[in-house]
Amino acid sequence: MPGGEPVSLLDATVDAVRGLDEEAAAAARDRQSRMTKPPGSLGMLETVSEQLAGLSGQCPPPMPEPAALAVFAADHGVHAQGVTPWPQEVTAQMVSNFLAGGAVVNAFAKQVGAEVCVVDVGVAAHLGDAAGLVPRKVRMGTADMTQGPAMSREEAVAAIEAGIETARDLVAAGNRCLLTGDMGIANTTASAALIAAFTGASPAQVTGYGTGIDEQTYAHKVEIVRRALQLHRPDPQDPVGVLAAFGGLEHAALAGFILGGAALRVPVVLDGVIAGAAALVAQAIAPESTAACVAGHRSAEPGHALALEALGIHPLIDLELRLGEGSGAVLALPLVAAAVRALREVATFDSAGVADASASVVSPTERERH
Ligand SMILES: Cc1cc2ncn([C@H]3O[C@H](COP(=O)(O)O)[C@@H](O)[C@H]3O)c2cc1C
Ligand SMILES: O=C(O)c1cccnc1
Repeated sequence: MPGGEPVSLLDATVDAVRGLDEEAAAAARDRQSRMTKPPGSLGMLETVSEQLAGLSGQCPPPMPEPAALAVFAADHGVHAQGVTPWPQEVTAQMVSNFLAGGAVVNAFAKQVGAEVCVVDVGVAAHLGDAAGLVPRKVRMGTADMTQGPAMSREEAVAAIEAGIETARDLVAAGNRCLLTGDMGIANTTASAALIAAFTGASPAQVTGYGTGIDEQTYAHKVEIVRRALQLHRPDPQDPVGVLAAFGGLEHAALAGFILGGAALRVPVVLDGVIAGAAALVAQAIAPESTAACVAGHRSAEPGHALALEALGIHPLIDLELRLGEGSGAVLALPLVAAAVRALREVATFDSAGVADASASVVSPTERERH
């Protein structure tokens, strides 16, 4: 636009986000009803297949393969408040572990054939040019949300755009399914604050035990979330402001990753409470972005169930996981793939000559006609 304001990557991405193509979703629903199985018998897998048809605008939709997991890593100033027993250095050490292939999520990703991409959006350590790391550091960790904003609005937008670009690059490389992952010691505290800000739930409802804390630390963690909410008085209509207040940089990048996947009409399989909090940010920025989201699992963190409820999506599995890294998203990938494969490959009553409940017998002559 000559002389006009340049359109930011975030604005252009938000503009491209649309809801599901109802015609393709309806075609998937119709095909599910004609497949050689009792109607509805594939439960949530039918819903997922209809969603992915609507997302791609095709029935059947493409297989969600290959799939890539992005692990966004960042540190949190609120760590100084003693909300987790783990030293902050573990974030950087785990980044090295992901790059070396030694973390839980590496083993799970290998099991399902997903690529692992590690993105530094705000680790509070100089990681240098570690082989394989995507260097997108916005700042050296956030500031403590109980003392002031975790970051500036500009930093929040920069981290969102790093996430959008990660989605764009992974899709340009041929990936047809994106999986969310996170690493950031103390990030269940930031997640709790974000979920409270968007759902209106109380600090006690959204705060969980994270990596594992005693009752005294838990009570203190709830109090820290309460103090941060009181200090910032977040406005859920201002998602960038909410992100700037509480962080973290990985939540911002994950929100961008979801928006980027939604704009490209590629499914985004969400992991646990960190992804759930980020999806609420994405939903507040672009409500239709939720159409691209599949909840991989429900984590043991209480805020996660509240986030999923507010997003209006149902988790595929519940294994009582409370790890993060993308572990639950990766484990759910074969279910998403199976949902699409069934729609693509299962015969219909007509094509297989199987009698359905309404037409008791399909005659051979009728069968020949199909
Ligand atoms: C060794 C280790 C590996 C992890 N992998 C994921 N997390 C998970 O735990 C952290 C959040 O929990 P909290 O808020 O209680 O600190 C995040 O880094 C998350 O990804 C890990 C945590 C640890 C310690
Ligand atoms: O829900 C999660 O993803 C989670 C829970 C505990 C610690 N880290 C992540």
